[in-house]
Amino acid sequence: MTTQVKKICCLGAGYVGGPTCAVIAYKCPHIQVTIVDVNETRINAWNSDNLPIYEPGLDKVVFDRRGKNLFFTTEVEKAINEADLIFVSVNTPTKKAGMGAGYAADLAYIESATRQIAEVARSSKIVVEKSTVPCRTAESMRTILEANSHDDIRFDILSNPEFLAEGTAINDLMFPDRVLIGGLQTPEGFKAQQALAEIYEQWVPKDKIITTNLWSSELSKLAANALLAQRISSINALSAICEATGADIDEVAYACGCDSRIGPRFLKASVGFGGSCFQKDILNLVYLSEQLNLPEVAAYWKQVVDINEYQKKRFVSRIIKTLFNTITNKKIAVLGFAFKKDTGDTRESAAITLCKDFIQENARVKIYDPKVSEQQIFYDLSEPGVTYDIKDLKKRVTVVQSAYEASTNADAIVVATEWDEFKELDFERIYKSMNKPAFIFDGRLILDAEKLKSIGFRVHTIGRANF
Ligand SMILES: NC(=O)C1=CN([C@@H]2O[C@H](COP(=O)(O)OP(=O)(O)OC[C@H]3O[C@@H](n4cnc5c(N)ncnc54)[C@H](O)[C@@H]3O)[C@@H](O)[C@H]2O)C=CC1
Ligand SMILES: O=C(O)[C@H]1O[C@H](OP(=O)(O)OP(=O)(O)OC[C@H]2O[C@@H](n3ccc(=O)[nH]c3=O)[C@H](O)[C@@H]2O)[C@H](O)[C@@H](O)[C@@H]1O
Repeated sequence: MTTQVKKICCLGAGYVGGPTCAVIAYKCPHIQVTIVDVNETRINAWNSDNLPIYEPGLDKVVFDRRGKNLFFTTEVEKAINEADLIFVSVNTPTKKAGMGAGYAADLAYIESATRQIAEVARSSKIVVEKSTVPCRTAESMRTILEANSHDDIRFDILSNPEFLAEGTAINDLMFPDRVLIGGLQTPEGFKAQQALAEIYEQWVPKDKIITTNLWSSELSKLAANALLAQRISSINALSAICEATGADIDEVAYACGCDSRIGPRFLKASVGFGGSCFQKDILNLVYLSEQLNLPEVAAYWKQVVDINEYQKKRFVSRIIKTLFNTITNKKIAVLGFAFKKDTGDTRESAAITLCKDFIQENARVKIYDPKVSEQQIFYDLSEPGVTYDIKDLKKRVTVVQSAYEASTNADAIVVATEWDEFKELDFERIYKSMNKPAFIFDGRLILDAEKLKSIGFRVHTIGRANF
C-alpha cells in the first residue's frame, strides 16, 4: 500500500512551481494543490487576470482550476502543515560571493525552505526536490529535516527534477518525454517514489516514469542541461567555421541532424543560448567536478559556456566591423529581448550582452520585444557591467512598441530573438524607413536573406559567409 497524496504544497511560485503544480491540479482534480511564495506581488499576480508569467496555454490551465483545487497564497506555514507532499521549487541561482562565487549554486533558498518545513511540520511529509541542485543536495536536506523535526514525524526525500522549457512549458508538462523520480533505495524510499509516481500516472504513461536512486536523479538534471547546451555550443562553434569558409550552418546542421544517432533537434545556430538555467547549471557542474578533484572534466564543460560567450562577442564584433568599424551614435534596432521566443523571460538573454556592448560603443539602441516590459529592459541593462546610470541609459536606449518603430531611421537591425512575427514583417516598408546602406544582422537565422537582399538590404547571418 502506498501513501495516497491528497494535498500538495509547492514552495516557490516561479516559472517552474507555477506551471508544474497548475498542471498537476488540472490533471488531478482530486488533489488540493497550494502554491506558496514569499513574494506577495507574485502571488497577487497569480490570483489576478494577469498572470506573472507569459507561457502559452498557462492561463487556460490556471483559470480552470484556480479557487477549486488550485490555490496561490503567501500563507506558507499553513500550506506546509496541511500538505502530505511538498515540492521545493525555489530559485537556485549562481552564487555571487563567497566560496564558489560565479560557479556554485546558491543553496540558501533551498536551505531556508527546508528549515521552514522542519520547523512547521506537525505530520509526516514527502519532500520533493524540484529545483535544480548539485548532486547530493538531498543528503543535506535530509540532515536538516531529521535534526530539526518534531515528535514522531518522518520525512521522505525525493528528487524530481523538472525538464520543461519556457515557451513550451504546458505542452512539455502535459506530454513529458519522461518524468524522473529519484529516491533512497530503502522500503520507505520506494514507497515515497510510488506515491509521487501515482500522481504523474494520472496522465503520463507508466513507461515514461523513471525511478532511480537520488544521486542519479540529481545528476541527470545537470547532465541533461549540459548536453543540450553542449549541442548549441557545438553548432555555434561550427557556425564560425561556416562564416570563414562559405559553408552554411543550416545546411550543415540539416546534413548532420539526418543521422539518426545525432538527430535534428537543438542544432539551431544562434547568437548564443540564454535562459536562467543552461549557464548556471553547467557552471554548477564545473564546480562539482572541481570539488571532486576532476579538473579535466571541469575544463571540458566550462568550454561550453566559454564558446557561448565567444559567440555573442563574435556577433558584436562582426556588427561593428561591418558598420565601418564604429557604431558611435549609430542607431541600432534590436528586435527581441527575451532569451527565446514565446516567453517574456530575459534571464541571461543574449540580447542583454549585445545591447550592453552597443551602449559601451556609444550606439543609440531602440529595442522592441512583444512580451518584455520597458521596466524589465532597463532593469537588465542597468545591471553591473554598464557604466551608465538609468538617466544616462535612457539617453542611449529607447524601448518601442513595434519593429517598425524600432527600425525607423536605424542604420542596422539586429535580430536577437526568434519571435515568429519578425518573419512576417513588411521589409519593403522597413527598408524605406532606414538610413542607407541598410544593414540587417540575423542572429537567429529566421529571415529570408535572399529576399532581403533583393529589396536592397545588406544582410549578415550567423553561420553564413558574406563573400
Ligand atoms: N525556469 C525554468 O524553465 C526551469 C527552472 N528549473 C529550476 O527550478 C528552480 C526554480 O526556477 P524558477 O521557477 O525559474 O525560479 P523563479 O525565481 O522564477 O521562482 C522561484 C520562486 O521561489 C520563491 N521562494 C524562494 N524562497 C522561498 C521560500 N522559502 N518559500 C516560498 N517561496 C520561496 C521566490 O520568491 C521565487 O518566486 C531552479 O532551481 C531552476 O534551476 C528547472 C527547470 C526549468
Ligand atoms: O532547466 C531548465 O531551465 C530548462 O532549460 C532548458 O529550457 P529553456 O532554457 O527554457 O529553453 P531552451 O529551449 O532550452 O532554450 C535555451 C536557449 O538556447 C537557445 N537555443 C535552443 C535550441 C537551439 O537549437 N539553439 C539555441 O540557440 C534558445 O534560443 C535559448 O536562448 C531546457 O531545454 C529544459 O529542458 C530545462 O528544463
